[in-house]
Formats: sequence, C-alpha cells, structure tokens
Amino acid sequence: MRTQQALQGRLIRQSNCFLVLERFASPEDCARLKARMEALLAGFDPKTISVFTTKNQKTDDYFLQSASNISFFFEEKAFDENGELRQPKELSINKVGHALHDLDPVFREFSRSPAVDDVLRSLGYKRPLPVQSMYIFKQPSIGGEVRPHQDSSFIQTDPLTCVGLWWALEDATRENGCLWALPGIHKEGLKWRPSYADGRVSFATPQPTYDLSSFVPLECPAGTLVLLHGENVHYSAENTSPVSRHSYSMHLVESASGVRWLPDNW
Ligand SMILES: O=C(O)CCC(=O)C(=O)O
Ligand SMILES: [Fe+2]
Repeated sequence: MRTQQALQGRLIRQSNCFLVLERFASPEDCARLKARMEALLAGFDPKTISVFTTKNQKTDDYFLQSASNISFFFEEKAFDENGELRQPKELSINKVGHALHDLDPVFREFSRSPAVDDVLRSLGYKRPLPVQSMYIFKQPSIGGEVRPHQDSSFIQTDPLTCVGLWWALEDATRENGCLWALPGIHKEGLKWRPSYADGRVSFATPQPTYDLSSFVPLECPAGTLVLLHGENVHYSAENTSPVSRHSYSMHLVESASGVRWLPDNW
C-alpha cells in the first residue's frame, strides 16, 4: 500500500500539481485527531478572540505569533451584532494553527509518521521540513471561504519547494466546502507574494483573480490525503450546509543544502 502511494505521489509534481490519495489515513487516525482537537478546544478560553478570514488578510500579533503556537481563530460569522458568540465555541472556530505538528504529541506523531515520510521521499524531498500545520473546521452554516491562493506565496524557499499535505478528516463534498484546484497552473510559476512593511508581512497588494469555472472539485471521503504542489492554485467555498468538513493540513519545504529559506517569510 505504501509503495503504491509513493509511486502515485511521484506523478503529482510532473502533471496536474495535485494528487488525491484515498484511504491514506485510517478511520482510527481520523478519530484520534478529531478527539484530540476536541480536547484542545475544551481547554481553550474563548476570551482570546482573533478572527480568520482570507477576504482581507490581517496580520495581528495573535496571528503572527501563531506560527509557533497552537492558536484559535474564529469564524467571521460566529458573532452576533453585540459581539457575542451565536453558538458554542466548538462550532465557532474557523481554524487552529500553526504549530500543531510540533507542539501537540498526537498531531506530531501523525505528521511525522513513516507513511508521510514515504510520500515526501517519493516526491524527491531529501530533508523535508514541516513549517506549518492547521486544523480547519468548515463549521456548519458559517464555515468561511478560503480564497484562491498558492501556498508558495506564504512559504518561500529559493528555489521554491513548498508542498501541501491536506487530509480530509470528514467527508469533503461540494456542499460542505471541499477543496477546488486548478490543474496545471503550477507550470506558470508563482503569481503573487505578500509585501513587507515596517518589518511586517502585509497583504495589501491585490492578489490575482481566477476564473473559478476552470477549477475542479476535490470531493473525497474522510481519510483521503490531497497533495498540493506549492504553486497549485486552490480554494474552498463557504460552507452553507448543516454538515462540517474537518481537515488537517501541513506545509513543508526542502531543507537540504542548496535550498535557501527566505528570511522575510511569515
Ligand atoms: O482546507 C481548506 O479549505 C484550505 C486549506 C489550504 O488552503 C491548504 O491547506 O493549503
Ligand atoms: Fe492552501
């Protein structure tokens, strides 16, 4: 099974810039990660409020510091007009990130498993280095969209080596906000990168717009691993359905010699 996954994995970098591998994670893996996230959420005090949206990306300190923390971001639509949560905190969080793969033992074990390592080696990575991870909830009815983007815009090395690993922990469908990807776009290179002002990352420069009719839906059952080339453009729509769409994703770069981490990355 592993070899088969590894061989399929090699194809992605040469062809469509994404690959969907069903049954990569077992039902037990998915249940373990979901239960762990439930426990982390139970210990979270919702007084720490930071909203995550990709509409007009902000860089407050809570967001910036989340690179090396387990931080909680609310859905934009989680609050009523008085600023109070409309639903329990468990159904109000957009995502948790961005160092689960390092700081949490359960996510760490999953993220650094031999199966993950096999896939990365099959893609040609010699010293794959995880740089960020996140758990996205796509909450029922209020799960926010993630606008079309390339992961390499935010995670840059010279040469570019970012790759995204995205796991469906619940079935992902068009109704609950599955990923959509643009086949072949990685061949056109990196389209946009954040600018930097006063030593801070800024999303002020306009991002490219894409014709959404050219994207393909990556609908998949729980347990599926989706591999995304760093220059692939992908997005996910708002979840207006009554069903959540939990996922876990991790972004990695090559850290072998000859590859330089750009110092102005977020
Ligand atoms: O899960 C989503 O909706 C988007 C995730 C994403 O953009 C990523 O993992 O790179
Ligand atoms: Fe992404």
